[in-house]
Amino acid sequence: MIQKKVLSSSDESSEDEHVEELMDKQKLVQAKANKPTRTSVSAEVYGQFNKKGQYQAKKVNKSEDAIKRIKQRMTQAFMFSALDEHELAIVIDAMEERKFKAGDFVIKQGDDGDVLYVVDQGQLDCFKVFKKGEPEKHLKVYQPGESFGELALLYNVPRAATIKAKTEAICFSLDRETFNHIVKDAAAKKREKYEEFLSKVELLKDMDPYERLQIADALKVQKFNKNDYIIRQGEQGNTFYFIQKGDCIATKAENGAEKEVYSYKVGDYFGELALIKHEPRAANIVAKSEVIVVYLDSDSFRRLIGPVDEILKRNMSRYEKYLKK
Ligand SMILES: Nc1ncnc2c1ncn2[C@@H]1O[C@@H]2COP(=O)(O)O[C@H]2[C@H]1O
Repeated sequence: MIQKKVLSSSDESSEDEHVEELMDKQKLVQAKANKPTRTSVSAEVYGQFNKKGQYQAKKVNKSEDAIKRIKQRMTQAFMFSALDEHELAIVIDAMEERKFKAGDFVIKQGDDGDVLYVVDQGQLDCFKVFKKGEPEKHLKVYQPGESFGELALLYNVPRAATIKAKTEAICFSLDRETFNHIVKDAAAKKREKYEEFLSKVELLKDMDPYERLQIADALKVQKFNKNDYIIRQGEQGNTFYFIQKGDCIATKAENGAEKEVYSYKVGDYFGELALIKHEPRAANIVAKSEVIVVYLDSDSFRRLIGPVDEILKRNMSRYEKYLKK
């Protein structure tokens, strides 16, 4: 059985390939929290660490200052966006402050993982070996307010990348037990719910599937009725939208009347201009049917949309003839 091989193999290459296999996009989509599929092999292996039994809330002693900093970071880390106040309080109690020196390994690819981290201070590098024998690739630098180490906890798989402190760093760690009881279900459901939708959004189709999952963590949802204004021309803009259901049009005020200038369907996006150009909303966006949008606030937009920034800017030309008016 494959899972036996994972546990007992001393052959590093098969283990690396296994990690690789688990991180395959298909597997990520299939990996359902608490519901191991036939293909998420290691869910059975690691499941024993992950059972939901009685939960004894954990309180890690820390200074008032540390609690204040955790609270602030929790509002920035997307992973916790679905939690209510009571759940947040439990997570804050359980968090532990961890200090690292530049060069310290926080996570090593292939290891078992038992905690998730939220960066408070400093920077950490993320590296990943994609194929056995190939050199590791530098993927990103983690900054304060970002979290990492969630995959091992969400999908019961070995660590999928290596995280090394680039500077002196302080992180807050959250144990697997608290994560399982308070964070996991909501976070896994949200990723599962939006992964497929986001993979079909034209703008994001070439984005790394892992980065798309971060967008899923950060999304918020809103419903509109036919003829509702989702955006009003001239207002300040702080949100970027994708249409999950329904149709919308863009209209612009012209000689006292409103003229339709653009139309949008499921999977399309709008609201990017105000965020990119730091200008008031350039048009109205009106729902033409019942509409469901998912949206990112400006901070999430800036942190997550970077990889498609060039496409967004290129696509801005679609509005050119209207913007000149
Ligand atoms: N492209 C990527 N693939 C996998 N993990 C990544 C990637 N980029 C960042 N990471 C983070 O690196 C972490 C390593 O530990 P985990 O696998 O638990 O969770 C992983 C993610 O939080």
